[in-house]
Amino acid sequence: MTSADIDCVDLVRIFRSKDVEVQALQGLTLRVEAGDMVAVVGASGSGKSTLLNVLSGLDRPSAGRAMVAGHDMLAMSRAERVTFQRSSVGFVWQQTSRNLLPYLSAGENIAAVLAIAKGPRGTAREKRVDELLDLVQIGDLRDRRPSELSGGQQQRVAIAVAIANDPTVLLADEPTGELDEATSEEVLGAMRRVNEERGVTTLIVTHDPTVATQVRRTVQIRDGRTSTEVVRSTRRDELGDEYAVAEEFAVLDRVGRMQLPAAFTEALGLRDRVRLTLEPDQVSVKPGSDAPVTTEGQDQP
Ligand SMILES: Nc1ncnc2c1ncn2[C@@H]1O[C@H](COP(=O)(O)OP(=O)(O)OP(=O)(O)O)[C@@H](O)[C@H]1O
Repeated sequence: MTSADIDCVDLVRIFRSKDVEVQALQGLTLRVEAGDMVAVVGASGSGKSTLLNVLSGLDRPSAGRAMVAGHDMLAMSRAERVTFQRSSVGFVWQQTSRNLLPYLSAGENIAAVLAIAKGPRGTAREKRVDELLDLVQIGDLRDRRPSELSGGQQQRVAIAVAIANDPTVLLADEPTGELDEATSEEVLGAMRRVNEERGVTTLIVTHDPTVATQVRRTVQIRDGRTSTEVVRSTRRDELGDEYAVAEEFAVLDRVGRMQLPAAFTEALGLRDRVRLTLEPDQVSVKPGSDAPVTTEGQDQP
């Protein structure tokens, strides 16, 4: 097994207010290998933002294990958190305005990050700014301020800013949320290039179905847990021609829990309890008895 840059095991995040308790993450397990690019998708309220906040060090989980770029997100001190956010992880947010300083040009935004991190100076810094802008294919827009750039161009500058310090991990929250389909593809293309050419481990949280089809691995979150995964690969047929394959898997966690897709439970009317049978090469799941489920001691009608 290769080393993982993101490794979450049984991750729990509970939000408590005076009389309500919300379990935003309910034992989530997720492993992203070094250099991989993964999309995390899920319905509103499934826990995507909570996960991203934990992975970026903005929020602390209630229990479980979360390692990002070798840092333990539960045990991290305040000082380590600052170093982690400055050098191990880069962010791209949905709101283009949150990613860039409006009064600086594209090039100056990148240079500012290098200056804060005490990175290269003088001509070496200028060269690095050019390299980063070329990598996201907007080398000609170096002197433009964010207000003089389209949404997609701003997001590409944001990617360059996010990776300026050579982070191990790049986290993106709906990076294409405010963009049309064609522009989204350009931004994703820039993220893929960064992932392939720099080997930055990339995790994108998104609602956008086009993102899901453009990465090798898509992980679905349901009710605060990873429920299914789609893995895309290319294979060759007997004539040697390549074809794309997308396989969907259910995620089985360390203690053997998995979620059945809603379409399956609905199709067979599965609820409350089911019959599991171990067959030689598979496990079957069948509806339980038709009799209503009662608990000992409960009043019978
Ligand atoms: N600070 C908080 N206090 C209380 N509950 C919270 C807090 N943050 C999130 N939640 C709850 O946790 C659950 C997961 O929320 P989260 O924002 O992670 O979902 P999401 O998948 O990112 O949704 P969306 O796609 O709408 O942004 C929701 O029920 C939400 O109401």
